[in-house]
Amino acid sequence: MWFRHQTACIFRSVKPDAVLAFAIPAACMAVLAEAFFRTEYADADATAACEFDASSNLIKPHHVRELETKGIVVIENAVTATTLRGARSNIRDFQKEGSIWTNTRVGGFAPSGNDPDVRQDLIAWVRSSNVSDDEASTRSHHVETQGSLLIVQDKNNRQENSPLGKDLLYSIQILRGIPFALEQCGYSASKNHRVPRQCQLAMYPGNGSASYERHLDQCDASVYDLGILEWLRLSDYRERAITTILYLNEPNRPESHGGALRCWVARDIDTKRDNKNRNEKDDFRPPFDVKPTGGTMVIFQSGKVDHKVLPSTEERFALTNWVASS
Ligand SMILES: O=C(O)CCC(=O)C(=O)O
Ligand SMILES: [Fe+2]
Repeated sequence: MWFRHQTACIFRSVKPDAVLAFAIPAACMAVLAEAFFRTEYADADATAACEFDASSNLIKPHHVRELETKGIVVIENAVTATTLRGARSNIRDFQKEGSIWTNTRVGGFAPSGNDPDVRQDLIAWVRSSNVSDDEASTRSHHVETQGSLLIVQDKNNRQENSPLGKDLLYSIQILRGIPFALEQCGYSASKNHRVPRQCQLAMYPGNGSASYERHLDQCDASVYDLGILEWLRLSDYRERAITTILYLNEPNRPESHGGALRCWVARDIDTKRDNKNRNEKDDFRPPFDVKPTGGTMVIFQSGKVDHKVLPSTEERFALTNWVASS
């Protein structure tokens, strides 16, 4: 009785403006803390943990020097036609699969969450699992005989265990093995690399209009330009150092199908300056196009190469991994 009376007195004596004076800063701190701690790199791996023989065999010292001095290197036939066919078939299975996102996704893919004026491709996140194969087999209704279970994750972090198949897994592994292979050949343009487990699988539906506007993969805007909240939210983008892309299309994809990656490389590639404040006309070399031929791998310095994806008249698949550096 006494206790109830005391409690009622305390509540009566608390002024609403005092509550607000406490609650508003607390809510702001919570929002900023969420922005600060949210990261795709939380479970990124050290490069050595991603060592993969096919990646190490693919990367030669001249590729690394080209990446350092020109900012970009294009390697054709990084994977075989059989692997590409298999990977596309794995994607089809994944699209057919009844899934928790069926309502929100088009055939297993969803809009990226970026501004739809900037890009109109559809994406899925594919991740190497940290679930063991044994554990996976008890959870999943179909498990590949080779290759571990992958977790597909949408932008709201809803996760779904979905065995995507060995050729898609191989494609992810070869991409994630690249940073270690670069380091083995003495790559020096960035250091302290970390390799995210998740890769972006992007699909352009082939409607002749979906494209991705010119952009830089590394965010170089200052806290003054963005505001503290956005700046904190974009911490992952600031850490991006190397972009690795593998095209999963047919190896003989005709040029007329479009979907080229148009690249503008900064003239001052060898300096520490990032693309911010670069003058579009004078500070970039004339653009060149990379055809999204199946098996072609593109590696570039995320802070030095502006790029855009041209419209594609046929379906176009690209698997991308952004390597972080600190
Ligand atoms: O698909 C491509 O060729 C490039 C994709 C891209 O630029 C991105 O996702 O940031
Ligand atoms: Fe990009």
